[in-house]
Amino acid sequence: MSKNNLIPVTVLTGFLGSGKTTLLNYILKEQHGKKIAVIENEFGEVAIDDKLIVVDAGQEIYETQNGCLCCKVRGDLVKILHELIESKKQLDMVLIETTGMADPGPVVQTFFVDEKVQESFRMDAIITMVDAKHAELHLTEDSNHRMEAYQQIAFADILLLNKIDLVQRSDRDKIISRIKEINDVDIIPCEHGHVDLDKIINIGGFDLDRVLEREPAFLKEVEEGDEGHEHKHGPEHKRHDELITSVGISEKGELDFDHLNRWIQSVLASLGPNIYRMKGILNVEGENDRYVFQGVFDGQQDRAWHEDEDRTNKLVFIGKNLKREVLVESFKQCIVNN
Ligand SMILES: Nc1nc2c(ncn2[C@@H]2O[C@H](COP(=O)(O)OP(=O)(O)OP(=O)(O)O)[C@@H](O)[C@H]2O)c(=O)[nH]1
Repeated sequence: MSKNNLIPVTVLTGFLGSGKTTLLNYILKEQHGKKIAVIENEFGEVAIDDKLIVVDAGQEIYETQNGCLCCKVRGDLVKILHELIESKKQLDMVLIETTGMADPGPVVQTFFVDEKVQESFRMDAIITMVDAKHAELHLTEDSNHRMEAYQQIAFADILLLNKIDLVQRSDRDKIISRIKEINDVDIIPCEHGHVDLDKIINIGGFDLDRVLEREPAFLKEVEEGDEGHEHKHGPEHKRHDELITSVGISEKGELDFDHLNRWIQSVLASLGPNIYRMKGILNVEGENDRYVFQGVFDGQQDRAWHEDEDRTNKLVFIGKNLKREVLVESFKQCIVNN
């Protein structure tokens, strides 16, 4: 296949909650009619994002297994890509959404080390989403996520500065110059990921030489054995595996809304800054619509449940020192007649 016939791959990366899924949905809607394979990787134990993505005919979602894409899941990614090749689906593009915690490096490596993958796909660009409101915080000295935030910015071929509705113009300019210090890349300010898609899709923005200039061992790391990621990652990565965990809850039953509200308040009060992200899809008593919450408890009614849809409540918490049993047991108390 000539290079022009290869299927372009766009990698979406960015910090937890920065707006990757929002952008993904926007792309899928705007690219209506195009055949797109979306590959989702979630750090959380219970997959939520796939249920928040709205696909059109010809658009499909694939999921890598639970876990951090940069460790054990790379094999999964190759498997999905091989399946796509074998299915001969004539895809227009592949979109990979990486979990908010991941360093995008290993995802990109996959496209340069597997021969079969290289014959069918080409890395088009890495889009990094940065949350204008929280970026400064992620990049500060004592942030637990500084390393990942740096990596994601450094890898970007194009950077979207999202959520600009939440910051003043002066703060926006400040964060733009901060990002430019890390990577002098094109920065597109936006709200809810609404950008001119011609500027981010099929742009041929990926430049392996640039990556190799920054990280000469970039491709070598993969070749040197896969038997344990600690060989390949520095102490920062190890720390991320050890401390940050995810607790997933999946429970049937209708929820008492007031009880649920009190529960979430008490979770926030007791765990507060240790929670990096929480999201869920809930079945509230007496409601025909799904209830979706993201981040702090700013829940909102979503679309109606489909007739044949399983109304299981699904929640995911990602954070430090989370106590699984306490979270699960206290959540169960919100279920009516439990
Ligand atoms: N105010 C504001 N909110 C936004 C914007 N973009 C996204 N959001 C909201 O931010 C929350 C997180 O957005 P997501 O798209 O789920 O973020 P994500 O990066 O996919 O999150 P993870 O997959 O958990 O890392 C959602 O409640 C969105 O509706 C924006 O430009 N402005």
